[in-house]
Amino acid sequence: MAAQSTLRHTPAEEVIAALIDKYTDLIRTKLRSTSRTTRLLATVALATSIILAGEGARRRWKRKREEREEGRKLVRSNSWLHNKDGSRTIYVPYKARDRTAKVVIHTTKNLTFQAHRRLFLDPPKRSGLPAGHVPPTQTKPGMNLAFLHQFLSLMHIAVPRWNSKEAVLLLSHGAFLMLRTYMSLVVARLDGEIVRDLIAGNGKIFVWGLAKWCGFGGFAAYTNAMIKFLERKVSIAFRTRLTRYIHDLYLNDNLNYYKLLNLDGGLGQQADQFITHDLAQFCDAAANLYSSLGKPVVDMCVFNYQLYRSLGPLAFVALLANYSLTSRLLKRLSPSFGKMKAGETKREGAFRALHARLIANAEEIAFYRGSETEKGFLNDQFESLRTYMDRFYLTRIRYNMLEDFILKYSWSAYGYLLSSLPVFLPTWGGLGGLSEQVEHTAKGGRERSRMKDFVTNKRLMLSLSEAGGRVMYAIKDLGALAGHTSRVFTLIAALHRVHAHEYPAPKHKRPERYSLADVKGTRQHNYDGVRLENVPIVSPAFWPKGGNELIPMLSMIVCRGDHLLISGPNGVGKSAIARIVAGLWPVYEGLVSRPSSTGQDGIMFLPQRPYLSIGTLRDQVIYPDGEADMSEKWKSDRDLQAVLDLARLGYLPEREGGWDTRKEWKDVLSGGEKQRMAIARLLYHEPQFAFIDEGTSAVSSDVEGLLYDTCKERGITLITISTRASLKKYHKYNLVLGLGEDGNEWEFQGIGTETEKMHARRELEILQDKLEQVESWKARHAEIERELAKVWVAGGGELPLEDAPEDGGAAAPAAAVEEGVAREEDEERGGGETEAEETHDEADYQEAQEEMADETETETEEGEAAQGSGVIV
Ligand SMILES: Nc1ncnc2c1ncn2[C@@H]1O[C@H](COP(=O)(O)OP(=O)(O)OP(=O)(O)O)[C@@H](O)[C@H]1O
Repeated sequence: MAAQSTLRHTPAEEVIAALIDKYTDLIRTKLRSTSRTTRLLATVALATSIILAGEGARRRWKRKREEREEGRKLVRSNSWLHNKDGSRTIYVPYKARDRTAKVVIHTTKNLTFQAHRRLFLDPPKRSGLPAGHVPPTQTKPGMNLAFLHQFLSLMHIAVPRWNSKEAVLLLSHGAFLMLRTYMSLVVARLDGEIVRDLIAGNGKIFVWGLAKWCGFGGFAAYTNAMIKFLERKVSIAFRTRLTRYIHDLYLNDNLNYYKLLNLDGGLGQQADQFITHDLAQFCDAAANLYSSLGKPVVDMCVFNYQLYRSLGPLAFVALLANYSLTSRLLKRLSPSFGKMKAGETKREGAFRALHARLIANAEEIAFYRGSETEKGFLNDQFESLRTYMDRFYLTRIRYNMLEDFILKYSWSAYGYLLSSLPVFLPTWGGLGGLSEQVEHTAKGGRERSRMKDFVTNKRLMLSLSEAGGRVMYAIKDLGALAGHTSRVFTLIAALHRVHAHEYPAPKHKRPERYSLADVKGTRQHNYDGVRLENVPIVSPAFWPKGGNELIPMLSMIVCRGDHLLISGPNGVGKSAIARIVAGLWPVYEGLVSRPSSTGQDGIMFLPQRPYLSIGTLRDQVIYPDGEADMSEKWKSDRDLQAVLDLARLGYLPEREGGWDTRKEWKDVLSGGEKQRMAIARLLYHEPQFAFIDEGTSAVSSDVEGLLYDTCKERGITLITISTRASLKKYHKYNLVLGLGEDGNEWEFQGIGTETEKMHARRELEILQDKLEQVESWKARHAEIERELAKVWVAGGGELPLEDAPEDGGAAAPAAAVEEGVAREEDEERGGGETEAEETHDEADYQEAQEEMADETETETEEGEAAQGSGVIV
């Protein structure tokens, strides 16, 4: 007998009817045997539970309504709720405009990061991944042990527990995949039976077969839809888990988002591409792999077993030999898809990053009319992407042709050959061969049986070839997955490295001075002031290179009320001090002390480039607080208005249409307004100390003074970074950088102290001495000119002395003198200077004259200023 259907069970309706009858009888018997009191009590209990359930439903509905209301409010104000366990509850717009969905986001614990660090920074030697290296240069993305390690490490994050949501989704997905395999088997048999009944002319059974076919078809369609749905769900669940993990590692108090770009450099400037695009691709590929590889592998086992039963061991061995041969051939001819995919993604990222740059700097580029240059950059980058993709797809098409031919056509031919085994070699043909040897009593019975077996086997063979093809295609997908896995692994490894500050010293040689592997300084928080003790100011370089020393050692203390101005030329390291105190740059040596918190009662930093966040006008003033934080601090819109008034921006709410207006604020506010907004933020937060880095450079000087006075009145100790000496008057001390021959020396001066007064007095005396000499210089100047005029006249015609202008700065004699000198020089050199050179000399002379006049003027002004200034003298 050929492969028989094993699906014939007791009809389902009969089983269900028997169950219903059994339990109805049981309940009826029980009820009959109970007393009246029991029945009464049961009725009361039932009524009470109905009432309680109703009340519960009402309360639930009310709670839901309140929650919805709160959700709408929080969405409007860009805010969220902090829960006691450290998680956050956020509301996101959902479906209709006024509906929100509540999401609770748990922050990943530091302990979890510590546990995972080993996987990413200290991979097993067997995997071939070098420890601590990002990106792992020594391993190409491909199907190797490194890929296995990377994939399992990521899965460790994506599926954290066996009872997690992701695990349940994977299990359900797996169950549906198995169900589809089972359905394929059933359909194959049903196909054979229908053909057999058709040939036998058995109408009734044929129609019943068709009905069963339709029933199974409906169920199979549902199964297929569920498989696709669950695959997407798995992908989204992986992405959610990994994105939250990465965000927790990327955006935390350790400022990893800054350090990754400015100190580590392991990912270049493309962290956004890694987090958005690469991660999504990885999750899609990983979720798809489960159905594109897991399912066909199961299919192949099941179908192979079925074919082994129907066609015998010979066919089975032949099938196995075929797989082995094909997979070896394809593997050998297959290009490195993983590496190619990773390369493509990298180029895509670079292209996108250039576009993002263009958008971010549109105004500056437009002013410079830099569109041609920018277009050049963009076109170059796109060309690099295009040529790479061309090459990639060309390689792919060759491989696809080969793969298609082998998997579709040669396998089908091979399948026909194997299906014929029971007919031509019955002794080797398994159950099919046995059926060939059995005597068939009915007329045409042998043919019908052959037909049924052939159709069933052919269908199985087709399904098998399809499954085998999918496995082979999946090997290609696996290559692409290896590329995505490598990118996501690199991202998380780099983040772990920055988070743990794990920079091993290079082997067999000492690390460079000021390398990230050699950070020895100490940071002290909770200090009531800002203190630097023997701290070198170093601009960092990407590991393992050493940083650039700007100032060898700096020591200073700023206590409450000691307003400090940090001044000096450009690029000398003024902002660098703020970066070190804020924790952006490392303290290579020495001690840095600062208040612990950032914001209220702590320290605040106003960066050189004012930052305006997305959100409402209110959000701009209270940044980085949200509206919920603002309510916690008992601040209202009226307080914000007062703050804006103090920052001379009181007109903004009315001009912009209220506090809830949302705009691209960086484009709406002028340069000075942006700086004043930063001061408004400072006044809102009212910290004890504030670093203001060129925070008023675009503000008019009258308003600047008012802003400084207001901040000081509010008790904020200001540490201003500026090149403008005019800001001295608002400070008590001045840290002057860029002194000395190399420009790396500094001086800490008190403003208005005895020493400074003495210093200024000495300077004044020098200037006065110089001023007294001005008259004698003027006389000497006139004398020299007269002498020079004589020299000219001696060389050419007579120039009457009275023709020379008396003001001492006359252009004509000067030109004449110059001409005479030039002629003399010409003669000495044998002539040969061009007209252009002569003009140049003339310009030089005039410049020198102007400089002399300027110098005299400046000296006079400085002397007057020094005399008039109430601060210095
Ligand atoms: N992220 C960075 N990585 C490496 N070097 C940097 C970085 N940022 C700045 N530098 C370098 O550090 C040096 C000091 O920079 P800093 O911003 O402190 O200058 P500054 O004194 O504030 O100048 P300015 O008056 O122009 O603002 C400069 O030479 C600069 O090129």
